[in-house]
Amino acid sequence: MKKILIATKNQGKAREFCAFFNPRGFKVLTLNDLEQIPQIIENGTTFTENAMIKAQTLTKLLGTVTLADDSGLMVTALAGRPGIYSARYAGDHDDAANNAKLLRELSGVAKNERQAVFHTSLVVTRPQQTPLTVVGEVTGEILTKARGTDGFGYDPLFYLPKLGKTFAELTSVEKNQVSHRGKAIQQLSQEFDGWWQNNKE
Ligand SMILES: O=P(O)(O)OP(=O)(O)OP(=O)(O)OC[C@H]1O[C@@H](n2cnc3c(O)ncnc32)[C@H](O)[C@@H]1O
Ligand SMILES: [Mg+2]
Repeated sequence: MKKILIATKNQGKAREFCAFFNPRGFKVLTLNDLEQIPQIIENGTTFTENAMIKAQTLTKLLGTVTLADDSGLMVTALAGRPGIYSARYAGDHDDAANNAKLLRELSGVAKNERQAVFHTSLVVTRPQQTPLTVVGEVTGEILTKARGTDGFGYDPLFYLPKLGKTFAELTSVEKNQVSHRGKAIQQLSQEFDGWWQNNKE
């Protein structure tokens, strides 16, 4: 069976990729399935650079087909922060602490100035092949209080005015239809099969 390693420890992300790769006959593995997880220094300056570093490091080290996702939230009133530092915004990789810090930093900011963009860069690598890169973005607003219990990360604070809901109030299917990652995956679905067949091995 074909296998793809999703270069993540984040189960929320991994779930969103299974729906894409399982129907294509891929077994999906994540970093949680490896006995030893290599340390990868994500020292790029953009989401795409960081995703490229993660995917290429693992393909070189393990010879696996690998997909890396680097995502984050860019808040206009915070000059684009937390951006590429979204996972460690509050110091540790802790969703509750990150959300609390976001609310603190935006306290007193008016509703019409709470715009934010969620970004995802995906890079897929395979030995001896040019990497495939796709991106996706969605614009929304940061609420003043969390709403909803589904999803992960910043989902309870990220509100979509056109749906009247936060990402955490959507089912995973609904979220995939409108989210940054969902849009990147739609782009991937246009490019992946051709890229896969083009392998020179
Ligand atoms: O192992 P990796 O893949 O690096 O997982 P991560 O959780 O560290 O992920 P990122 O480096 O891409 O950091 C993104 C941050 O943004 C959050 N995030 C990413 N996608 C999200 C989504 O769809 N909804 C809510 N929060 C999201 C996530 O929880 C992190 O805090
Ligand atoms: Mg990370």
